Amino acid sequence: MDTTKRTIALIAHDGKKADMVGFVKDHLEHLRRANIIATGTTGSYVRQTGLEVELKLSGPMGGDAQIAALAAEGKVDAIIFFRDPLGKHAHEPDIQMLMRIADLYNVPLATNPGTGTLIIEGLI
Ligand SMILES: O=C(CO)COP(=O)(O)O
Repeated sequence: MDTTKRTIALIAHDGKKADMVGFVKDHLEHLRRANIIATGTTGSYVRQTGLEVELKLSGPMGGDAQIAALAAEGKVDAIIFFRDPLGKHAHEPDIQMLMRIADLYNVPLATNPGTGTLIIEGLI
């Protein structure tokens, strides 16, 4: 982890992982200049773009909670979280908690590519 760089967290539900990979490809040059962390499965997909990614646990196993904890400690500059509006998740409380922590600590949070682009271009 390079402390001179911004840290961006990437998370995508299963129905949105392809969108996340496409989004990362579209912003690869910007994202290469940041530290990237991700929930486990999202991160392993994103790695296929060649981007270096620090993997946290898979979302249902506590990955969202790990990213929320880092956000609460001031260690995450932005969260890009493509949620599946049609999906149902056993770990919904963790998802809500992550979004609450983002609001509590004023951490920019994008839930779609349009806002994600604005955050990346504004931050990196
Ligand atoms: O479930 C998730 C976010 O709530 C994402 O987790 P994975 O990236 O491990 O699939």
